[in-house]
Amino acid sequence: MNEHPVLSVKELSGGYSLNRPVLHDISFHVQPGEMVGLIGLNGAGKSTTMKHILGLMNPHKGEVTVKGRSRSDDAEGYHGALGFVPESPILYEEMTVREHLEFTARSYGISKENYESRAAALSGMFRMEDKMDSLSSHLSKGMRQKVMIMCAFVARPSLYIIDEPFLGLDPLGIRSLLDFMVEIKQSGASILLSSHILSTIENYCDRFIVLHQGRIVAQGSLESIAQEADTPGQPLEDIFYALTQGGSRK
Ligand SMILES: Nc1ncnc2c1ncn2[C@@H]1O[C@H](COP(=O)(O)OP(=O)(O)OP(=O)(O)O)[C@@H](O)[C@H]1O
Repeated sequence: MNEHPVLSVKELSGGYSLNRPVLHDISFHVQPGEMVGLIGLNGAGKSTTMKHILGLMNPHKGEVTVKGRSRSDDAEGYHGALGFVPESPILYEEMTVREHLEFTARSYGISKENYESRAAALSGMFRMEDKMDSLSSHLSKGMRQKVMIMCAFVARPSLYIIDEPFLGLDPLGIRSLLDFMVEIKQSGASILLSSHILSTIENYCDRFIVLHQGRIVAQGSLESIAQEADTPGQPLEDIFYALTQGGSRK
């Protein structure tokens, strides 16, 4: 591919202590306009990979670049290109939904006009119009998750890092999120998404990275990882099972 990757992870090893690495020499990239699914069993290293990309952890070895820049080259440019939706919502309890969105838009330098049109579209899409002035401590679990998602989307970064976003969302929320991710992709932005709900992401991701015990055991399109797993034509769940359990279920 000749396009410059938005995200490039090169030979990354890392973890929570130097003598016990969690990630072993992982390399992958995400191109503009791509949605890439990061999949693996509990403890495979998905969140740890995301923490390294977000700069919350330092690699033991290897490098992460966003739009060709490392964090040490240009921390502001690096972080300004990233939006993050964590697995569990992290909100300021004493702030309203609107205040969260305004705060995020201000930190990303979004103009007032863009903020207002995006916030109106997002609150409609996620059916949160009547909660915009509620304190986050008064929201349900799924609504709190929606606030995190809306904050990432109001910023419109080049690369979205989205960790297991579907938990707690109702079926309409899941559909809105999937539709919005497609729109984001079509606008040229990129998404690295982790999820255990393989049947949901199967038809949305352009490529998959399969992590197992901190190592990449396969990466590529559904067809190519199916070839690698010797499960041609099978659903993602069966391909995943073969790759992580060492054989096809058939
Ligand atoms: N704060 C931490 N300190 C030490 N070890 C950790 C910490 N967080 C995670 N780990 C370990 O790192 C490994 C990878 O965990 P990680 O959270 O990246 O997995 P995951 O693929 O995101 O799993 P899940 O699907 O359960 O969210 C696990 O062995 C886990 O025990």
